[in-house]
Amino acid sequence: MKTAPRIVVMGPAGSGKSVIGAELAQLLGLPFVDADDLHPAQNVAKMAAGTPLDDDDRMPWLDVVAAELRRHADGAVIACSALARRYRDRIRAISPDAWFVELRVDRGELARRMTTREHFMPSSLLDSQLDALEHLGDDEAGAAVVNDAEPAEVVDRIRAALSARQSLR
Ligand SMILES: Nc1ncnc2c1ncn2[C@@H]1O[C@H](COP(=O)(O)OP(=O)(O)OP(=O)(O)O)[C@@H](O)[C@H]1O
Ligand SMILES: O=C(O)[C@H](O)[C@@H](O)[C@H](O)[C@H](O)CO
Repeated sequence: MKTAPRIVVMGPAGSGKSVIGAELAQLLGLPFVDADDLHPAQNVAKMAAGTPLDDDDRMPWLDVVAAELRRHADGAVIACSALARRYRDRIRAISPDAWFVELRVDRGELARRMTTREHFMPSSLLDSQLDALEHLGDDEAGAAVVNDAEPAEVVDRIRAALSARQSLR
């Protein structure tokens, strides 16, 4: 890496942002932050009660996420849903060099992963997560990676995309 990478590992609930993000951060020797820990309590309560977040809930939280990313002058990895392009724009408005990794997992596997873990997010919210999802565009800095292998292999795919980033985007 020529410059400190500010990496946002994005995707719907259950796509592996926490697991893959933490392993990527460890490999790159960067701090890891889970944006779930930055949600205000009312956002967590809303999701736990089975109601999807809306823009009014997400935008102020995204500002906090982006400020946290920007604060890390030597780079960081943040796991953050950033489902829609306008959410990623909101992050880029504060942290313009954010580089996004979209974790792609098919719906069936997402449902399986969400039902076999302990988490505040009910699997009933999966469809709303997928409705909100806008895939990373070709014009957005970052890469889409399928999270369908062992975490170490997936992290390796991300590292390869990161190394190639200057020639790609
Ligand atoms: N490559 C993988 N292979 C097998 N299981 C995985 C893989 N990646 C993630 N998982 C599992 O899927 C579940 C969801 O992963 P994780 O909690 O990291 O997702 P997440 O995107 O952070 O979810 P949320 O945003 O809801 O917190 C966990 O039980 C995790 O262990
Ligand atoms: O934008 C959102 O709806 C939220 O950030 C959710 O995606 C979660 O916080 C997370 O995925 C919980 O499981």
